[in-house]
Amino acid sequence: MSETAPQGPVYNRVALIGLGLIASSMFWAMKRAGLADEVTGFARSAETRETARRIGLCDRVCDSAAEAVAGADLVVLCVPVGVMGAVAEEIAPALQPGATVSDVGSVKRHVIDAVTPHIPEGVHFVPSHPLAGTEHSGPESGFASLFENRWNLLVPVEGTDPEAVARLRRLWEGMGANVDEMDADHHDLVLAVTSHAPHLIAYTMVGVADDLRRVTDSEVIKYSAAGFRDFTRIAASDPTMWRDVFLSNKEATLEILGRFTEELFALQRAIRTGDGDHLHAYFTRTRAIRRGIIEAGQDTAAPDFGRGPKA
Ligand SMILES: NC(=O)C1=CN([C@@H]2O[C@H](COP(=O)(O)OP(=O)(O)OC[C@H]3O[C@@H](n4cnc5c(N)ncnc54)[C@H](O)[C@@H]3O)[C@@H](O)[C@H]2O)C=CC1
Ligand SMILES: O=C(O)C(=O)Cc1ccc(O)cc1
Repeated sequence: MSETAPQGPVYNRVALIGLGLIASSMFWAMKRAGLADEVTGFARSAETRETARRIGLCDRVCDSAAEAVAGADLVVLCVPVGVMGAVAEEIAPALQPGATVSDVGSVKRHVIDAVTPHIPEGVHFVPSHPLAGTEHSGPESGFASLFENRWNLLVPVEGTDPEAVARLRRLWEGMGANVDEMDADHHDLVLAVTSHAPHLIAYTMVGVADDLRRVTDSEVIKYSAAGFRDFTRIAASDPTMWRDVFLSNKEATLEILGRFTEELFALQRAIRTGDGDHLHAYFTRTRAIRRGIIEAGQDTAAPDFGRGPKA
């Protein structure tokens, strides 16, 4: 937990819209640290709401988004990025003046463009993105320690009330996250390199292995080394969430994939022509990058994937 973790509630009532991995982790983390007096929740499907009630996820699970946000001083949109705009439109009439709306979407420019037009006068919008997650989804996948010692990027647009930003920062720090601020377009490019393109590459690699069914049925599973296992973990991530990420961060992802393909072709050529110097120089450079990350103490390896509220 961060040393600057506040004592006592940061918000009176927090509403979580969309009750999956991130919302449930936020709920357990906020409750554990006493950061909100009451947390309400809403999810689109009756089945998810039922599960949430059964496991005690949220102090009150509501049957409409409007009911969940009524009286909330913080509303967090925890739905796939493709539906953020529609959800913002749905809740807008029920938002109380002075409230803050935030989101946890993996893409920022698209979410800002889709949500901002629906934010009423007197309501603050502070977009955010916790750089923490797992390949699991749904209300039962969350755990209180997910955000500990992980980054959360706040992406406020110019002119946003600094107090609204500072308050949201206190909430995330209270959940154990390290908080930074970033411009939306820069965020989307950085995430295209560090998260979106790598996910697509993992999806592709697992797809290729699956195409070789002869191998998949037996040897791939039996003999898979750590690298391929990591790919299969990432490729098990939620299809709806990732479809939306790629469709809404199109430009940056295509830019990075273009560069990736060029480098891949160069390596492919080096293998075909037997250019060992090229391969060796390339791998030496990438090894130095990894060592630099470790020396800088920035190796945020996968968190402990313990499940449930006590994790
Ligand atoms: N999974 C991860 O590792 C991370 C995800 N994110 C972002 O967080 C957001 C949520 O992701 P997860 O919690 O992983 O997803 P999830 O799939 O676990 O949960 C999403 C929830 O939203 C609900 N939902 C979908 N459409 C809805 C609608 N129109 N109205 C109300 N509820 C709706 C679903 O029923 C589900 O309860 C996404 O925008 C994602 O990009 C951010 C960081 C990490
Ligand atoms: O599970 C993993 O390895 C992740 O990369 C989790 C993740 C997924 C999406 C995000 O926007 C942030 C973090």
